[in-house]
This record gives sequence, structure tokens and C-alpha cells, in this order.
Amino acid sequence: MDSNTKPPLALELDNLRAIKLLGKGAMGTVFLVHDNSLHPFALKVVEKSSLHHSLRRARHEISILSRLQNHPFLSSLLGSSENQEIICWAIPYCPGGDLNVLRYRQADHVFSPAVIRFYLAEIICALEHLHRQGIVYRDLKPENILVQQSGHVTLTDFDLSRTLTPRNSSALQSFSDPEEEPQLKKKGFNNNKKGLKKAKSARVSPVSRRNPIEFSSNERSNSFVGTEEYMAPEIITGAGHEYAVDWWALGVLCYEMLYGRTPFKGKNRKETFHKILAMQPEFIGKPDSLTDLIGKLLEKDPTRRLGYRRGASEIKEHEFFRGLKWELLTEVLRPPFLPSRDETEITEELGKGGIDITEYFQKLKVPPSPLRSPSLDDYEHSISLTEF
Ligand SMILES: Nc1ncnc2c1ncn2[C@@H]1O[C@H](COP(=O)(O)OP(=O)(O)OP(=O)(O)O)[C@@H](O)[C@H]1O
Repeated sequence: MDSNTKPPLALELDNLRAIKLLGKGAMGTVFLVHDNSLHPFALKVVEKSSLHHSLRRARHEISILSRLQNHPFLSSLLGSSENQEIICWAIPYCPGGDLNVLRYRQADHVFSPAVIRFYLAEIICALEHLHRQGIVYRDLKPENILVQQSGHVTLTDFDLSRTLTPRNSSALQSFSDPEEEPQLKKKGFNNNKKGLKKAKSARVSPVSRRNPIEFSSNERSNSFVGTEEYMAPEIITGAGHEYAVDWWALGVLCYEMLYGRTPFKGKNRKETFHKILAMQPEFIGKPDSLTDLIGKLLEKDPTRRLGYRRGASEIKEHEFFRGLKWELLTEVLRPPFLPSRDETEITEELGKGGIDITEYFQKLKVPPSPLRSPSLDDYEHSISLTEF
């Protein structure tokens, strides 16, 4: 452990009381927890009995997080714990919500090029660090980019990420994950022309992404594992995939931040996949350095995609980032949007006694009484979308 690494939090599950529910994903439930001696932190809790290999994915996420200490734009593991029913881990709390929520709060639901430049730069640094550690993220999308109290961003949700096996040729690498199923092949998307070892494709959500403002309190875009609109062509064809899938997703993200929609969205999954494989992104207005960058990231052949040869440095050198002082990004004191401090709310909620986490999951198992609405209502507070 280096001198900057904090010792892991000793999480005593029976004593933990959550202040409120922050959100629910396909795998876990995330609470805001305040341990008196510490700043508030986010606690992700997974029920061991839940479906979708959740326990395995949870352990995987914990192991990835434990390797990510001290990066300014990546979540890190503060501590973890488990009992017979649940496994949980603590990560820093990001009070600013995610980039999807933030985008929907902008006029026309888009960010200006200056804001895009700021967020992209931080995301590129985060991906660069992951790739240097041999980790492919594979789930880049606005919902997984959270805004810290400082206004800087954090990538979160690593259950889909994978560590690469050593490179043994110039060919794209494949992942070996018994959990992943070659579902797309069944659907006729196998296009393994290069004779590369077939990568098993990530399963994707059957639920499409929606306006987060329309969500009920704890609902979110339900990314089962990966979001189809963000999938790179080589994942769909099963042609073998590696770090370049993250650069493709960066192109999709950038397009969505600029135009308020993703570039290849179809009426259904089949049409979306067809567009990803066969159509070029449509740009509106005069071409500029931002559209040029997007076009180069959305190159269908991964070996010709920006970032394939020299990783993040190739992207950092692009014209769109000219003049940006990469080493000073963390010093920016006024990022585009700053969450307001919600300490009053935290103190008030703490005064009410908070949520007993073990009890929360026990109550969910009790069948609802015919006279009463489901017990979930006992606890679910609305997600507070911090005003900027
Ligand atoms: N550190 C955090 N600070 C604040 N909110 C958070 C934090 N981590 C997660 N959340 C919220 O909790 C919700 C669920 O988190 P997360 O996406 O990590 O769960 P998941 O089960 O892995 O989801 P997925 O469906 O993407 O696999 C998200 O909507 C996010 O807004």
C-alpha cells in the first residue's frame, strides 16, 4: 500500500444506517451512508440470492475497484463487507448525479463544445489509466459518469470491465468469460471475416434508454450489461475486441453530448445493430474539429480507429483538444457544473435514524400484504437531483 492509500473502511453491516437510496441498477442497490467519523459515502449492495450472476459480478467489481486507488476520475474502493444475504462495498459519494441527468437539464438537452471538451478530457484520462492497468471498461455511457462534489467526473460501475489476457499477436484479443453468451451470433450478427478468435459478446439490455427526468424515483435506464446503442461493431460481429471498444463508445458519448441523441439508434435492437455495422454517423452543420474527432472515433474498423495504435495519447493530440493543459485538469476549480452542498439534508435524514440496510432487504422478501402497498414504499425516498 503506498503512502497515499487510505486503509479500507471497516464496514460493520449491522451498524450501517443509510441516509437515502441513491439508485438501483440491474445488479445493485446504492445507498448514501454516513459513518459519523467519515464523509458520506455511497454503498453498493447486492443480494446474494439475486439473478444474473450478481454475486460473481459483485466480486469482480470489488476486485477491479481495489486496483483503482487514487485516480482523480475513477471510483475507488473504500471498503467492503458481506454477510449471508448481501455483499456490499463503499465508494466515494458523487452528489452531482450522472451526465445523462445533467444533459437533460441543459437547454435543448445538449452540452456546448467547451463543456464537452472538459468532460471528454477527464474521461480520456480515466480510460487511459484503466487501459494502462490492462482493464477494458466496456460500459462507457453517460449514466456511468458521475459528477463529484468538486464538479469533476468519476467513472463508476466496473462489473462489465475485463482484464485482457496477454497480447500474443497483432490480432484483436478475445475475452474469456463463461458468463457472457454469444447471443448475437444466434441473431445472425456473426461476421468473423478476419478469422480471429471469437470474442463472446456482452449481453445487452432489452430496455432502451430514456429521459431520466421521466423516470420514477429509483428507476433508471436499465443497462443489464452494456447498452446496445454504445456497442462497437466488433462486439456485435464477435470479431474479437479490446481497448478500442472504449474509444468507439467515447465517440458515441461525444455525439450524444453534442446532438442529444446517439448516432445509430434504431427502432429496435436489430435496426440499431444494422446501423452500427453499416451506416455512417450523420453530422449536422459545418464540419469542425469536434465532428472530425467523433468521425475518427466512430471508425468501424477498430484497427483504423483513433486510439487503436497509441492509445489515449493519439486522442489527446487531436485538434479538438489543442491548447488543453492535460496535467492541470484536476486543478480546474470551476468545472462547468457544481453540485450544491446537501449537508442540511444529510443532517436531517441522520436525525430521523436512517435506513437499516439489512432490514431493508429482509422487508423486500416479505410478500406484500393485501391491505397495504408493497414494503418497498417504506423506504424509497426520491433521488434528490441536486440543483446546479
Ligand atoms: N458513488 C455514487 N454516488 C452517487 N450515486 C451513485 C454512486 N454510485 C452509483 N450511484 C447511483 O446508483 C445507481 C445504480 O448504480 P450502478 O449503476 O453502479 O448499479 P449497477 O447495478 O451496477 O447498474 P447497471 O444496471 O449499470 O449494471 C446509479 O443510478 C447511480 O446514479
